[in-house]
Amino acid sequence: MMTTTSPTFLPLIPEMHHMDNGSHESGPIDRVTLNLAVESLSYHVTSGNSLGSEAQSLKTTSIENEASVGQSDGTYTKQNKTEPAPIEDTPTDSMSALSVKTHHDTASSPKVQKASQDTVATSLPTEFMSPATNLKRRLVNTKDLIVCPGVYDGFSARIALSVGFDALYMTGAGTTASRLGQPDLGLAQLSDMRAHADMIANLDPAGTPLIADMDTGYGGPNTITLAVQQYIRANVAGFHIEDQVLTKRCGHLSGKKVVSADVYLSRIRAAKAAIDKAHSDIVLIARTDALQQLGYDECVARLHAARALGADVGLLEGFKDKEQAARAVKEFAPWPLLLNIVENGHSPLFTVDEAREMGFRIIIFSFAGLAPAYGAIKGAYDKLKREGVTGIQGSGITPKEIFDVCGLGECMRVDEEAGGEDFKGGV
Ligand SMILES: C[C@](O)(C(=O)O)[C@H](CC(=O)O)C(=O)O
Repeated sequence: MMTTTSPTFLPLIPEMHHMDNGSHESGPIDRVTLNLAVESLSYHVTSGNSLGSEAQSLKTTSIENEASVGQSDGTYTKQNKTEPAPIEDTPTDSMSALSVKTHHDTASSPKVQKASQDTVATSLPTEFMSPATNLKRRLVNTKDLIVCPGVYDGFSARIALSVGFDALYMTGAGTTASRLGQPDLGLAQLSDMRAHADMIANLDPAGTPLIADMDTGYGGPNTITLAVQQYIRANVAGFHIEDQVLTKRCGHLSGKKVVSADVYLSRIRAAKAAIDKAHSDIVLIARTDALQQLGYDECVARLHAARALGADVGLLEGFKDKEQAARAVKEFAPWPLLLNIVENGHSPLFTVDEAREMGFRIIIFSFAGLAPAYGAIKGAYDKLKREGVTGIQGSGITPKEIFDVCGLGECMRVDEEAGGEDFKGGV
């Protein structure tokens, strides 16, 4: 199980994002502290100061990580030998000025002010990191298998968070179903996916990383650039982008069509450039759906080229059998591969233990939320239709239990700590 350290006081810049317009943004930690930290950092940047040590160390990590997956012009060949990227010589600076500035900025909140004083008086926190950095470091520094249940809305995400997982996976199929009531046919647009990811990733903004589907990237290189910028700002920790045509379909349906390798690699190149420009640790997962149409060797060639362009992880969608999956892991090792489990889809089932043994590094269970929800909801509606009752009573599930999962306790605490009286009598 991944352990994450939540900040106990005002903090740091987890990731520094230099956006196209020259402004500077950080991945959300919590919205309030984040904005304060950003303001503070912006002050130092615009006043000619350099980045703080935390931001600097994260940036260096990002560069090291990139170097570990290789850099090149992404020439489309099967064997791409790559050189590590040079580490940029970025000036460093102490974070103390940042902390002091932050302290001044937050004087209106007694609780935060106290925390800020602690920050100034004691050493700076070193353990806090954004979910993106957290995920990336786990990929680079460990050999763990990162287990992610598919979540398709805020409620399923809350349930998964309450159970406790390494990371969550926001399924595009589930997002399309829950947000639009539509099948997984490329109907969800960037705005749908971004809004959904933003809400889910910020239910636990400094904790469990969210990997989100980015489908085809929703257009050409410029749209992909926007998509990546928006996912970074939404606090998404990783995303996968694929080579299906824009009118895509679920990877476990027949009749898939993929774009040419050149177009696919332009998607990866655009995504990687946007990440680099933002100095983000967001994890780039290159997915190929070419197996059905073009065969295994083409998938391997495409993923090698994506890797050479700087993709952090590969995803070969729709393995025919376990032997093929094992072969792919060997082909790319130590480059991490993600395994997508879709029960009753086109691929065999793997348990978490099997996937770990085979050497996969991330496993997503795309339908782990959506399919059981479908079964349970349909059961209750059918019963209501047939018998005039839902059957929920027998389950003992109360409204409060559901609201508790959705953070009722935290809402009550916030109110109380702010001096509010709304919940003095309980709920
Ligand atoms: C992983 C996936 O992209 C998803 O949206 O969850 C889908 C799952 C599915 O529709 O079966 C995919 O595999 O294409």
